[in-house]
Amino acid sequence: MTNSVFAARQRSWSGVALVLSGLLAIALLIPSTRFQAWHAWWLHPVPAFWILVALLPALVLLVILISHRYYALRDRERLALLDNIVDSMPDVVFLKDLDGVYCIANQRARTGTGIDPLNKTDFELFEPDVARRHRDVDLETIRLGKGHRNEEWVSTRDGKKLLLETSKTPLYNAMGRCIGVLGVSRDITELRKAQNNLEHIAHHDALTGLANRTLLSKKFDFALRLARRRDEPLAVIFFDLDRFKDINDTLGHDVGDLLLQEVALRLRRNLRDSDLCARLGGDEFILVLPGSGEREELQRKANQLLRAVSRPYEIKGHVLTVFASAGISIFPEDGRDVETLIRHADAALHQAKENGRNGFFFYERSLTDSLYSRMTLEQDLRHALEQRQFTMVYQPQFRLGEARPRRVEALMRWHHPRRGNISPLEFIAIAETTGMIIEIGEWAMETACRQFLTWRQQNVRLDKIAINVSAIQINSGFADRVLLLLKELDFDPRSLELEITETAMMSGIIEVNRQINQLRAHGVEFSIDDFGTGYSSLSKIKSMPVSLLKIDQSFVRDINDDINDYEIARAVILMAKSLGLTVVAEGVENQAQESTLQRLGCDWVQGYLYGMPLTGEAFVETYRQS
Ligand SMILES: Nc1nc2c(ncn2[C@@H]2O[C@H](COP(=O)(O)O[C@H]3[C@@H](O)[C@H](n4cnc5c(=O)[nH]c(N)nc54)O[C@@H]3COP(=O)(O)O)[C@@H](O)[C@H]2O)c(=O)[nH]1
Repeated sequence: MTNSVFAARQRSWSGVALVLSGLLAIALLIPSTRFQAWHAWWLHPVPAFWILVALLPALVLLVILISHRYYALRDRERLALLDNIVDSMPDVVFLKDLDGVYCIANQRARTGTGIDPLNKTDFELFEPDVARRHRDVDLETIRLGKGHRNEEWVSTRDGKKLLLETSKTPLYNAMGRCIGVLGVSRDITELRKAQNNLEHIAHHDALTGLANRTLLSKKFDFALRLARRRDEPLAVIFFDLDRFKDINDTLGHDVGDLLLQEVALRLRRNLRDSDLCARLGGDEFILVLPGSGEREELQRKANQLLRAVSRPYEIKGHVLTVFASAGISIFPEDGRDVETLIRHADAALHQAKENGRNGFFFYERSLTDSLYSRMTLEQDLRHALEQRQFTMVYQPQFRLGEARPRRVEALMRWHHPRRGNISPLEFIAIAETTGMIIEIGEWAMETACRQFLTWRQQNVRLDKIAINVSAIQINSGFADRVLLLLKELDFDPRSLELEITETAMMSGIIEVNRQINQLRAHGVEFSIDDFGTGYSSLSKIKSMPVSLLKIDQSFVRDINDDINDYEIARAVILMAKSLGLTVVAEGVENQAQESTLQRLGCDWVQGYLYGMPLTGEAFVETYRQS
């Protein structure tokens, strides 16, 4: 870049002025020398005055010349400095004149694209359409007299693609006349990559690459507005893996993570490009299907997704099969905003899980009505223990044919101050999901054991007391806590039986088995409650660390009317006996059921036919030995 034209002009004007003043001095000297001898001319006042007059402009001009020279040198230095500064800028800096010719271009502009643009126009540097665009922007900048900023991808000579951010401003001379366009272009390729990366991280789930909650709500909101405008339906599927926690607990989080990635892939493959698929966290996925509202079509889609997810996975040498459940809500009938539609799909998902998992359920109004009551119940449950609203009742178990009970099952009751008695089926499930079961379960165990010891003193002789234990109570430390309690109460562990459900027993969680075996080593007996409802194959019984099976009352109820129930009860009794296990049939209500069970070889019974659950005091009154 150079600006020496101005300095050269100044220099030549100063030279002209010096020559002219010299000539003027000579012209004035010649006439004066006519009157004086040459050696005394300067003593004469008139010629000396004229000589001085003649030399004065020359002196003035000399001063001007020196000062111009000084300023020119200073300007040149400044320009050189400016050149250096502009050249060392990492951005491309250029000046194009009104004809679009590059008259200034810094080092970066000359080397950055591999072509020196000086004295060239864009039409000599770029493809015609690109050059036209640049020229149009320049002309527009000049016409409007204000800056312009744009971003553009350009190709370099070596084939690299660069994203340039260019700012252009009209440049004016001292007279206020526009002399061209000053431009600064910055390479923002890496910056944009970093921005895009950040944007991606902020909007996507790091594990699966699916949209996260933030992106979901943005896109879902947009899809919903579109559906509203077009008067089209839209479906939301809340998708959740069944018992994913067990996989994490038993095989580790590495396997769990890989499984989630594979599940995400399968879900995405079974959706249209226009569908949304997001992971909310854990094993929860939300799918949004714009344009879908037909139940039959959605049923097909849900089945397709469930089938895809339930195909076996091969992960780190493990062959895994997981199932999933789905809840579906539809716009507009089930909700008109994102939040409601997701909440309702979630409620439907819970229902699908309660219906036995590996299935789907469409949202119904009654689901959220019951959800509301569940929420208030959850709050009340938090205070129930401290406000002593729980009690225990006891139901006898008999060896068939005997009149005196040998065993007893402890069952919890909750008397709600406003809602009356609430079934354990309802509150135990809430206590389990909220984790409150741990505290409540410990209270139940202590109360039941104390009652058993009190009965002993009151002459009620029983071999064992059975207490229900939820799977999540059996965490690390469970066995130690139980043993400590028994020690504190001076309770013989051999008088204690713990009932856990088949699904908990079959969870395969190593910790559960460890805790059970620790307690069994001290003489505590374990039984499987509700056997037959957990779909485990009968052959698995022998691997379970139990000595007693309770046939679920749902099989006993119709044992004489439903051949399937009869066959299941028969097979369970046969198998259990061959393994040396005791079998207890629960829910026996009539003689016909008892006869069938007896014929099938069932030894033990429990049910209304023999005795209702009673309070501790009522139990003493009924079963005290004389
Ligand atoms: N984790 C814990 N679970 C508990 C505890 N207390 C109870 N429960 C579980 O709640 C479920 C429902 O229990 P409940 O309403 O008490 O019902 C039991 C009996 O009252 C009932 N029963 C008994 N005989 C009959 C009968 O002849 N007919 C009939 N319709 N019902 C009958 O069956 C239930 C027996 O329970 P179980 O043997 O455990 O299955 C239940 O699953 C309890 O386990 C607790 O403290 N902790």
